[in-house]
Amino acid sequence: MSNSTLIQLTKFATKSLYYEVALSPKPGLVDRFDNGAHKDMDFFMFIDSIESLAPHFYEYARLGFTHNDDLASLFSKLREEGIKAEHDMLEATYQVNTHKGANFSFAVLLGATGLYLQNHSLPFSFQDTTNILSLVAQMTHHLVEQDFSHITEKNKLSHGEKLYIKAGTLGVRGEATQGYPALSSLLLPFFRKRAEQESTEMLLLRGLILLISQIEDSNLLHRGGANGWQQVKQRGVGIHQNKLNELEFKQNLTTFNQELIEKNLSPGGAADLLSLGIYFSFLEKLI
Ligand SMILES: CC(C)(COP(=O)(O)OP(=O)(O)OC[C@H]1O[C@@H](n2cnc3c(N)ncnc32)[C@H](O)[C@@H]1O)[C@@H](O)C(=O)NCCC(=O)NCCS
Ligand SMILES: Nc1ncnc2c1ncn2[C@@H]1O[C@H](COP(=O)(O)OP(=O)(O)OP(=O)(O)O)[C@@H](O)[C@H]1O
Repeated sequence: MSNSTLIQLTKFATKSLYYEVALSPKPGLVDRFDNGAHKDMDFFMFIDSIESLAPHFYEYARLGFTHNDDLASLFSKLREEGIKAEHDMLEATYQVNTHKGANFSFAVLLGATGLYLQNHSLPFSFQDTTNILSLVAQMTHHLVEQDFSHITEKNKLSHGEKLYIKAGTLGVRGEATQGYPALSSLLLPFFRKRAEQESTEMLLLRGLILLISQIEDSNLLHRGGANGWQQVKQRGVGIHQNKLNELEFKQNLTTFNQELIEKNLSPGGAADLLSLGIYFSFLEKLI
């Protein structure tokens, strides 16, 4: 793989974050029209955040591509770079968490993609994507144990750590250790089936609602508890199953957005997973 392929991977990852935030209307999330249920961030802050992460995305891919040791040591290198990235992101956003989950996931996915491209080439087939996700599962199999075994001794806990103590919720770490089943079994099969029939905008909006209707979103859990999460999920199921045309679908999203603003709920986990799905859609040339 040449430097131009590393640049291409970086572009795919940054573009996927731009696509996600530009997509409108979205329920509870920041988009071009409004800030959803977020009072501390807006569309322009997401642009600043994405630009602060881009050089680190290149580094994640490079670390994978130049790695010649075991997967555990690749994960350590990616996390070290990930901490620097998170720091730069927080500096760019005046300490607002715009892309913490997405940064973590892109670290492991770009690292795994770089490693895989030592012996393979673009574009990807369905099987290449499956192989990358399996590498991520192997790379992170120790993550839950490593991150959660000593949390009761910590003074300041993150939302994810609090949810783990309260209910055993694994959040983004659970997705990673299982090789992102929300992508392999849910979003990507949907994209592969529907990509040719839908505009990019409709495909991605429908994909977001599909995710909301099924995943365990730790952002909804920490803001709304199990009840809030279940209510949003059921609303997602209703919209997903209604076979709505484009206009009806967008009208439903606008109403859903108003409801989530009133309840102060935001499906940030689903938004992150959508970005990751967009990244693989570029690699597989689906969009
Ligand atoms: C693992 C991370 C994301 C921290 O998680 P934390 O416990 O703070 O938060 P939490 O579990 O709530 O999730 C964080 C984000 O993941 C996303 N998310 C939530 N649910 C899901 C889900 N089901 N699937 C995917 N993403 C999700 C959301 O955007 C959320 O904001 C990461 O920041 C981290 O590793 N932090 C430790 C410091 C570090 O090593 N940083 C460098 C990262 S490589
Ligand atoms: N378009 C988007 N709009 C809003 N959030 C998004 C969007 N895309 C992804 N997210 C994710 O949602 C998360 C923000 O959610 P939230 O504001 O609940 O987190 P927090 O800052 O950790 O918690 P809180 O503000 O409730 O204390 C970010 O980590 C981000 O990755």
